[in-house]
Amino acid sequence: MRVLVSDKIAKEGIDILKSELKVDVRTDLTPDQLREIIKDYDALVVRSQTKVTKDLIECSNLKVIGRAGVGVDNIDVEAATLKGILVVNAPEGNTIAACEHTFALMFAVARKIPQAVSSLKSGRWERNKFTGVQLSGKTLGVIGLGRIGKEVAKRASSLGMNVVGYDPYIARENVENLNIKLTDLDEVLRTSDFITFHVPLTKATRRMIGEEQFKIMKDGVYIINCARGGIIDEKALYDALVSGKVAGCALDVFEKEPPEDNPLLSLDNVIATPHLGASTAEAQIVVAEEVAKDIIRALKGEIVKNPVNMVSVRPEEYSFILPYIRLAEKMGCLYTQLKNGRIQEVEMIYGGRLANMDVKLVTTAGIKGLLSNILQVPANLINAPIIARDRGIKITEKKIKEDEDAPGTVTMRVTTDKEVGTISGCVFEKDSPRITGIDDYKIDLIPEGYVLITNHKDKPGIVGKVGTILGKNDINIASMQLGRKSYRGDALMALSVDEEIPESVLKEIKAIEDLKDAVFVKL
Ligand SMILES: NC(=O)C1=CN([C@@H]2O[C@H](COP(=O)(O)OP(=O)(O)OC[C@H]3O[C@@H](n4cnc5c(N)ncnc54)[C@H](O)[C@@H]3O)[C@@H](O)[C@H]2O)C=CC1
Ligand SMILES: O=C(O)C(=O)COP(=O)(O)O
Repeated sequence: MRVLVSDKIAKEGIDILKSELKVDVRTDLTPDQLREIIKDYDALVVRSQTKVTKDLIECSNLKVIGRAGVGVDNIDVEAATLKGILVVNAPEGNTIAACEHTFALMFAVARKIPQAVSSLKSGRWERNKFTGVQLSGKTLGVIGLGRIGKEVAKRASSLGMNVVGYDPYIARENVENLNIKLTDLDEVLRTSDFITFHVPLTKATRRMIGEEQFKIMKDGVYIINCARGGIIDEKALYDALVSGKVAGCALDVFEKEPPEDNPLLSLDNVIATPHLGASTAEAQIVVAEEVAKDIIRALKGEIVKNPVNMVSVRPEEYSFILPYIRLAEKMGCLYTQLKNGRIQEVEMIYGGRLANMDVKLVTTAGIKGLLSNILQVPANLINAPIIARDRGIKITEKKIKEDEDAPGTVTMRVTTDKEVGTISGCVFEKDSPRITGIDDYKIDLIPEGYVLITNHKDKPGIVGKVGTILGKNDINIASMQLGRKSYRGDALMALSVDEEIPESVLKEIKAIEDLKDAVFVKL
């Protein structure tokens, strides 16, 4: 397995990658050079500089893209997802670094530190020119109250600032003990003396601050942007700085980086740093280590810690859920080999302990299994939900909250244009998944290897005839499971066999009198 590191990351991360993979560090590549070599790599690690475009993704054979940091706006995550490429990031390691940089910029813009330094160094002593404003007693507007926004709000309160915040996606309880007034965007803009941004760059946040929003703000407001260029319309910001509406502005990020000839940089009331929010020694070590570990997990087929485009499991539930992920995949895989019809709806029903857990990854594994035998390029845990959606398959989850101390149970209920079928399963002991039911038949099948499944009349002789045909053809039976609806009624047999059953042998079995159907499946 080969990994390309195309932006500079800490040595500690490189060392972790090198312990398991072949690593090339090439931070000097042009987009064309990167495109040229990318097909040779299984994994790519970037920061914010490398643009991982749709075009680059499509001509790659990547299995995982790692972002040593938070923002993934430089990665076409949708294109990666469609191609089944996992994207991981390292969202926690640079929170404090970005938060502290926000304050470094806030103090610096309030006290005109960079301008004063440069004046002093050029031989001047201009004490009157650089009178600033104090932060204490001022209102700070925090737009985006995620990891960084919350840390900023906490520290602002201790500086004696009043904090107002806007984040429509967090619950009030989330910031209850932080001394923040959570309100709407207009109120934050109207009441703040300083406004700081901590939202990701998305369709909704791109240019969320433009001419109209500046009009609402207080005269003489200060703006700090340590999140992403593009959140604030740079032309509108320029005008507001020139008119004096905005007294000062501190930018760490730009719409285009590096910012060639950006007029904002010509203004005296703008201070700026070259995207340094995450650039502390401490943060860089943590993000590099985190991303390196997830790259290795991903390439080993293990569950990663920080997936961007795949549902995750709660760390404390990981070891319990893992065998169910394998089970659900086998259930889906069994279903499509056993049944026909155009799949319209899949309902995953969870019972026992699973009913209290986050089981989205188990559901996704079931869908992956269902799609595994019907597509040219097999689905994986990343693209299975999208492929299902594009094929018009409705997916639902139901949790039956009875007997919550019992081991988990999973039932996959599939509606096709022909019938409704169910497969049920359970993990008896740790790591021992079983199929416990097919439609109304109760069985106990280890979902591994080759299995012959027959539907026949419950009467003496049929099982023997199947065994004779298999024996005659030197096919060894490993185990046998029988389930029936009623005495002498319909029955189902699942025979695990050690060898593949050829079509000719299957034909012979199907010809047995009172045997309705026989299907050979590979699990
Ligand atoms: N300058 C730098 O070097 C760094 C910049 N960043 C940037 O900071 C951003 C925030 O990072 P974290 O706090 O770790 O992310 P986060 O995901 O923990 O927080 C983002 C918050 O923004 C909120 N949000 C999303 N859309 C919104 C909208 N339309 N209006 C209002 N709120 C919205 C979310 O609900 C969430 O609470 C990152 O996305 C990244 O772009 C992060 C680290 C370093
Ligand atoms: O983590 C983030 O979102 C950042 O913006 C940090 O970017 P960087 O890794 O310093 O290029």
